[in-house]
Amino acid sequence: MPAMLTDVFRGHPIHLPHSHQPDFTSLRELPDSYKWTPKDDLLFAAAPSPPATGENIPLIDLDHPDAANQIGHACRTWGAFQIANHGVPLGLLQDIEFLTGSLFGLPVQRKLKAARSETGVSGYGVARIASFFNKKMWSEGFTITGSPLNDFRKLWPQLHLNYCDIVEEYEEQMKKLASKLMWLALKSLGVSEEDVEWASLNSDLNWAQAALQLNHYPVCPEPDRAMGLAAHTDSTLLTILYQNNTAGLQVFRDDLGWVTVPPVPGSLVVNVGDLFHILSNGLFKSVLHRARVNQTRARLSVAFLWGPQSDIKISPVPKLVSPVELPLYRSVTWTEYLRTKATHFNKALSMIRNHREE
Ligand SMILES: C=C1C[C@]23C[C@@]1(O)CC[C@H]2[C@@]12CCC[C@@](C)(C(=O)O1)[C@H]2[C@@H]3C(=O)O
Ligand SMILES: O=C(O)CCC(=O)C(=O)O
Ligand SMILES: [Fe+2]
Repeated sequence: MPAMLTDVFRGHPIHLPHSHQPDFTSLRELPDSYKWTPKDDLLFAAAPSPPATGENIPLIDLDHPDAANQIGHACRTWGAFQIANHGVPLGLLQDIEFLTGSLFGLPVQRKLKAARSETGVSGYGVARIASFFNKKMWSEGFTITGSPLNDFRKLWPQLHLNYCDIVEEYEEQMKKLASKLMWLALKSLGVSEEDVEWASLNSDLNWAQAALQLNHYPVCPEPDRAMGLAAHTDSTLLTILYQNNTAGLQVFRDDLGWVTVPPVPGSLVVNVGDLFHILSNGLFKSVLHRARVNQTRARLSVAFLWGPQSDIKISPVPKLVSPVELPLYRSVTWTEYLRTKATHFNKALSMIRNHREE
């Protein structure tokens, strides 16, 4: 039985000040601990130069006959794209948004009953990456790995079973979609299931596992100085993100700076994560992204963070490697990578990069 995602940080505690989680609604002014400057995040103010060109991540129709190539192109240039005609029922997207709003609308004391522990993955609290920054982020999160039953019972003593059903159905749909997207992207590189040993040996998605991250960015008195979720890449193969109708997600491109991803009703955002970057031998970019906040509207997002079972070693696909295209990374399991990321954050990829012998 492979180690589960739930256990990944056992023995790797991260101290996060959950108990100081503020009641955001009561703050009329932005406390100093939430005021970010370029010193707190080197890319904080990275503006496009020349200013905003109007370019944005592509919106891809999954029913389009050329969808695989469009996805491949987006993975190489942006590391992110939006999708329409993805097959996830609109009603389910509405249900997960309702659940997320209802969770974060609970009183702080109730939410803290399901607080994430220092060595745990699941539960309520600030995002794990908070430990790498001096300033606090204007957001709260809830992470689900495995069954949410125990946590949900504490949050909603009456309604927890209905909410568990929604999560189960959502994860089921997301799993199928994530796998479809990965194979479409790989197809654009001439890679099929037979070329990826662990996938061809384990049919029926038995090789996959995931976490669901619910995010809430409350209305903020001084949004220009605050940060919802600091710049990061995801440690996943792929992340599928649902955002409500409030903008806030931004992706970074070296040549464009921060680009806001506009919410398109009914569509989903897809991010290439670090493991897919490794698998593609660096051809696909793992996208640097962050979430900003605003003064008038609260924002909700739901990230489905998808990766392989913990015993599967991810390394560049042999078909993408040759005597001239050497493997850029050594092999790594998701668990090993998450632990490296928990210690080294944005240096994690370079820690597993192969260095060319001169
Ligand atoms: C599987 C995971 C990816 C994640 C760490 C985690 O164990 C569960 C939460 C995930 C999340 C969501 C918010 C952003 C992020 C960087 C974080 O702090 O927690 C990601 C982690 C990741 O992708 O590295
Ligand atoms: O809220 C968003 O748009 C981004 C969330 C995110 O990046 C994450 O949960 O990993
Ligand atoms: Fe993310």
